[in-house]
This record gives sequence, structure tokens and C-alpha cells, in this order.
Amino acid sequence: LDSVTEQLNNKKGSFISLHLLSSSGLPEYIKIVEVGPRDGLQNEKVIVPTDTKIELINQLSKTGLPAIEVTSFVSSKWVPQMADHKEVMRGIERHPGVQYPVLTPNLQGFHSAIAAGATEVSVFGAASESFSKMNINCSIEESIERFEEVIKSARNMNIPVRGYVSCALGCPYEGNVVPDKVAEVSKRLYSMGCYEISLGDTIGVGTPGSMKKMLEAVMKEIPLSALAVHCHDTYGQALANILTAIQMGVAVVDSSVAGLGGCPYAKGATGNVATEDVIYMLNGLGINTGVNLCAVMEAGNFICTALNKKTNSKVAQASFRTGTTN
Ligand SMILES: CC(C)(COP(=O)([O-])OP(=O)([O-])OC[C@H]1O[C@@H](n2cnc3c(N)ncnc32)[C@H](O)[C@@H]1OP(=O)([O-])[O-])[C@@H](O)C(=O)NCCC(=O)NCCSC(=O)C[C@@](C)(O)CC(=O)[O-]
Repeated sequence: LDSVTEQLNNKKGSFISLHLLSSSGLPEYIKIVEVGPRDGLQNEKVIVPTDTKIELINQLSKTGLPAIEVTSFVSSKWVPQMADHKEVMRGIERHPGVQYPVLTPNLQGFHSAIAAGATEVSVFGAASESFSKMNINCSIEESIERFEEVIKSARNMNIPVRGYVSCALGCPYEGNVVPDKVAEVSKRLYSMGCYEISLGDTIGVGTPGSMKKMLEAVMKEIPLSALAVHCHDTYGQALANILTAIQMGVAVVDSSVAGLGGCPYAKGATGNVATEDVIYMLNGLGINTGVNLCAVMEAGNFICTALNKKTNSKVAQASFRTGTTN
């Protein structure tokens, strides 16, 4: 409880950890990629008003987060929740030093994103054929061809492209996914020009054991500095999996404010790991993120109130119960 209080009392500016644990062997700085406004909200049943999305992103922009995934330029027939992508993109206040990536599955999405002012995009593939078909309506091979077009156009415009590989630790349709397949798809995206590969445990079935095996395979093909992990918490393993990844040297972690989220094409998958819980853990390890925990909790409180739902962040729940937020 003391550590919660210490962290929460430091409300101004970026959080400086008061823990004195040694960080030797762990990255000194971890970049948090906030995916709540996209991965979090895409799964909400009731359409979230555009103004609420914009306000959430504006609040998150003031927390010290270096990257906030804003929306997806996908078909509104497939993901109605992201239909207001242009309005959201145009409505947000952009802060210097914050990246605002958006998802683009194909050239059509890429051109719409650029027209709406996107300055960074992400392509999203999978290590499972069935998931690729269900999620983006094409095979892995076809998806790579589409991504290649996006990456070429992006390169001509100096737009950085991030690449996702979903089902890195398991697939909702095929079950087990072999680490070599994850490594193969990751390598192709990286070789095509993605500056970073985010490895998605889409349905949160991974464990520290499977995370380690998968990363060992991927790290043979891609530099560690180009890897990120994207963990869902369906089986309660997300923080343990992230800790395993950072012990192996991964220094980019995706997370979602209040633990919102899930993929509409991965039935049963619950939210992403909560940003608040990741920051709390990293603060405890003495790892700098530059993110103010209290400010993220306030943004979490805002969106949970707007959605009339309880936060999935254990840290936010504990702080609420013990009154340490005030
Ligand atoms: C990829 C498509 C579009 C293919 O969908 P399709 O139906 O195969 O596309 P198509 O090329 O045959 O075109 C059909 C219609 O879609 C339109 N269309 C075509 N492209 C676009 C576009 N970019 N934006 C808007 N509209 C588009 C196109 O204009 C046409 O419109 P119509 O003539 O019928 O009116 C579709 O399957 C789709 O939108 N899928 C959405 C997938 C999605 O957003 N999933 C959730 C995100 S992934 C995720 O959450 C996992 C991740 C990233 O978080 C990591 C992890 O956890 O593992």
C-alpha cells in the first residue's frame, strides 16, 4: 500500500519511481504504447460518442504516454465502432512528442488515414490462417501483399509503419500456434519495412513459458530493439508474460487504459492488460516510462464513467477501495 500511495501522491509531471530495486538486467526505459482508444473501444457493444473518444485521447495525451493508438481505418461494416475514424483523427489535440498511430489493413485504409491527418500507421497480420481470414478476410499471403503496398506508399511519404502479428501465443480457431510461424510472419513484416513488430497474444492464453519460447524464435530473426509485446489478460497471465518479455530485453509494451478491449474477431478474448497495472509494475521495478500513473487513472475513470462500467485495472480498483487517489 505504501508503494501505491507513493506513486499516486506524485501527481505532477512524469512519475519518478521511489522504489530502490535494482534494475540491472532489465531495460532502463520502457515505451508504453496505449491502445485503449482503438483496441479498447473497438469491442464496445454500444457506439461510443465521438466526443467521448476525443476527450479520452486528449486526457491520455497529457499523461506522458509516448504513443496513443487512435482508431482504425477499417470497414465500418466490419467494425462499426471505428466508423468515426476521420472525425476522431481530426478532432484530437496532438501533443508534441506523442505518436498517434492508426490501423490500416490495406491501401484504401491507408489513403483515408493520410487524408485525415495520420502521421503513423500500423498494418495487422496474424500467425494463424483462420484468424487472418476471419479478421481481415484474406490469407496470410494475401495480407502480406496488401501490407507491402501500404508500406511502399508509406515509405514514399516518410510515414513510419508498425506491424502487428496476432495469435502469437494461440488462436481462437486453430488453438496452438507454433513459434516458428510467428517468427516467419514477423520477419516478413520487418523485412518489408515495419520499424517495429508487436507480438499479440490476442486471446490471452499465453504463459511465461510460451512467451519465452515464442520470443526465442522471433529474436533469431528480428533485433530485440524492434520488438513489442501486446498482451490480453483473458487468463490473468498478462503481467507475468510482460515481465518475462522485459526480462528478455523487450522494451516496448502495448497496454490499454482501464484494461478495456478485446478483438471483435476473437470470441471470448477479454481486455488488454491495463496500462495502470503495467506502469505500477514497472515503477516497482525502477524502470522509467515517463508516464504519470495518477493521470492515466484519471483518464481511466473518465472512460469507465462514460461507458458505465467498472475498471479492469487492479491498481485502479485497489486505489479506489483504499481511497489513495485523493
Ligand atoms: C480488411 C477489410 C476491410 C477487408 O474487407 P473485405 O470485405 O474483404 O474488403 P473488400 O476489399 O472486398 O471491399 C469490400 C468493401 O469494404 C470496403 N473497404 C475495404 N477496405 C476498407 C477500408 N480500409 N476502410 C473502409 N472500407 C473498406 C470497400 O470499399 C468495399 O465497400 P462496398 O463497396 O461494399 O461499400 C475488412 O475485413 C475489415 O475491415 N476488417 C476489420 C478488421 C479489424 O479491424 N479487426 C480488429 C483489429 S485487429 C486486432 O484487434 C488485433 C490487434 C491488432 O489488436 C493485435 C492482437 O490483439 O492480436
